Amino acid sequence: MTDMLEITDLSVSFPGSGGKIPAVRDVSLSLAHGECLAIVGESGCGKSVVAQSVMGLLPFGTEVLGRISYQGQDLLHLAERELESIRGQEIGMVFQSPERALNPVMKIGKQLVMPQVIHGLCSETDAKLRAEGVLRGLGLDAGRVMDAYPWMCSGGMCQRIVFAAVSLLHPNLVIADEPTKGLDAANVTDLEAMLSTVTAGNRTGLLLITHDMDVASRLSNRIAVMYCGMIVEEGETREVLTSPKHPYTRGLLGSLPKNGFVPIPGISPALTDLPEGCVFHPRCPHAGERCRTAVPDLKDGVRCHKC
Ligand SMILES: Nc1ncnc2c1ncn2[C@@H]1O[C@H](COP(=O)(O)OP(=O)(O)OP(=O)(O)O)[C@@H](O)[C@H]1O
Ligand code: NI
Repeated sequence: MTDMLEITDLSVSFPGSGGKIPAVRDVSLSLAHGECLAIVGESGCGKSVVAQSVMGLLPFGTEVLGRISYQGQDLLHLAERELESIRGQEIGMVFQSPERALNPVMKIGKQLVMPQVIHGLCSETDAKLRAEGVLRGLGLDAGRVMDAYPWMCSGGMCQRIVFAAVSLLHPNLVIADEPTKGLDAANVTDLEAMLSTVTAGNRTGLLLITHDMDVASRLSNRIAVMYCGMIVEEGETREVLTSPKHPYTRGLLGSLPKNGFVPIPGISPALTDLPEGCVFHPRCPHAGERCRTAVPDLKDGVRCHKC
């Protein structure tokens, strides 16, 4: 089966007062139907920019190089109108702060019914029945929720409603950017259960962006670890988490509370002042001469001269 989403050599730079800001460099990733790929890494490493590139939501003036192929179409070269019809229906999005994904002055019922009708999925009557069915399936009082405004609902409820809105359109691909951030433990469990239904049936792919390794480990089949805009390691989730190869991945896992809370020495460099050679070398305990001068290729899922 060919991959539904194939990102090849994606580089994204923002214009900055002191020169270009290279937020993403040479990222290649692919995702098949029924698969969940998690992108992990610390704040600012470029995870959301990868997601925004796929959705065509980067600000005007951003330099984007490479190719993003979705079902054989190059998303980077589609007209806005074509992109709009893919976004929402074929590619669904779940973000942190579900409240912001919902229109505060429109009843939830209308927000769940209208997109189905606009995308030509069914009649308004059927759309209402489908929406009520999905809400009930998520454990909500469908009648009350349909008639409510988003601000009348709790954060956990809103996250379910956003999830209902996404799943009602039967997307091929769901992109979830930090969907569990800010939720309490019970709501995280609920949301994980919802997200795990996305890939069931092998129809839909899930691109999960998170800095929570536990969420990534429970939901994803494959994991890509980013550092300073680059993928430093990529592979089967279990393999990467149980035998990490790249020194950064090992450091990241070692810094988790359950693994002893050992911080990686040093700090991430500014994107406008990246080191020569391997971007991790100033913090790497194994760095040698070559690491200081040559950027390693991503080989067998690891971008390191020493692995
Ligand atoms: N519109 C923009 N203009 C300039 N710089 C930007 C813009 N959007 C993102 N960046 C920069 O690009 C880098 C990557 O940002 P991104 O949001 O992808 O990080 P992230 O990995 O998602 O982090 P977090 O976990 O905090 O969400 C950051 O340094 C950020 O400041
Ligand atoms: Ni982000």
